[in-house]
Amino acid sequence: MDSKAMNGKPSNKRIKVVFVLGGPGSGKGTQCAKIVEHFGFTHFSAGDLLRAETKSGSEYGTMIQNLMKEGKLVDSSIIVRLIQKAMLESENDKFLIDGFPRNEENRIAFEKIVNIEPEFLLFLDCPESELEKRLLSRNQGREDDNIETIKKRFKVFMESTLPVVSYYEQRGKVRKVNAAKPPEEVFEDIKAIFSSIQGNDISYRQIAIEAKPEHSPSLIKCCLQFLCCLRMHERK
Ligand SMILES: Nc1ncnc2c1ncn2[C@@H]1O[C@H](COP(=O)(O)OP(=O)(O)OP(=O)(O)O)[C@@H](O)[C@H]1O
Ligand SMILES: Nc1ccn([C@@H]2O[C@H](COP(=O)(O)O)[C@@H](O)[C@H]2O)c(=O)n1
Ligand SMILES: [Mg+2]
Repeated sequence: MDSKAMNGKPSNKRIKVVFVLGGPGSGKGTQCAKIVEHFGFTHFSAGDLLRAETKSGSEYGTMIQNLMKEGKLVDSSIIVRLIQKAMLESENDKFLIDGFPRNEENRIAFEKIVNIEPEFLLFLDCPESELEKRLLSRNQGREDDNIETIKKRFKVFMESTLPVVSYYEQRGKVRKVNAAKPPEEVFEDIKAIFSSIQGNDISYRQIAIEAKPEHSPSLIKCCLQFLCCLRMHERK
């Protein structure tokens, strides 16, 4: 995918975006950390960006905090600007955007402001009873991890987020995994999805990660030389 730009200006960076959605507590943050480690993506959690904004002394801080306490969604222009800023400040060209788009307004604002079509949407599917159990035992001091707010977050997820999943489903862009399994098993399924899109996009970092002591130095050298040729060919 040749992205035109993130900020309206032409760019020759090939930017890849994967949206990561699932119910509250489905393991988005947990799985994103594993994807970063194995596939070299940069991870932005929309919720974490908003939490950081409330602590930054921003003019919107109190308003964001109040909405989050209620499990409500923040205005799209705010969250999209935060995501765009984070992407522009990154050196990477592959991004996991976790907890976004949460509603149609988020989706349309991203399309208008950032103007990048996602590669696909990774959907972590998990029953509500399991989500509730996980959130109530998360113990990370989140103000919204209480039963009253959890119920409101589930409602927002069903009413506002699932329609976005359907939108991408109709376009063949949803990769759904069963997230009601132990984290390592969930990641096995995710690995298969990301490996299949990796194609020519294998990175130097990936070779370094995959290299094992039993691999001969000449095999690793050969892989790196192949990758150099591939990159030169891509630049032509
Ligand atoms: N597959 C899993 N099985 C059991 N527990 C899990 C699994 N994945 C994550 N957890 C645990 O569930 C809790 C929620 O996980 P995580 O924070 O990754 O979810 P999330 O989707 O990012 O949640 P939120 O939408 O609230 O940000 C954490 O305590 C995490 O350790
Ligand atoms: N696109 C988004 C994402 C999140 N929020 C708010 O943040 C809360 C926490 O989000 P997590 O992904 O960390 O669970 C969420 O309940 C919303 O209040 C948002 O407004 N827009
Ligand atoms: Mg999270």
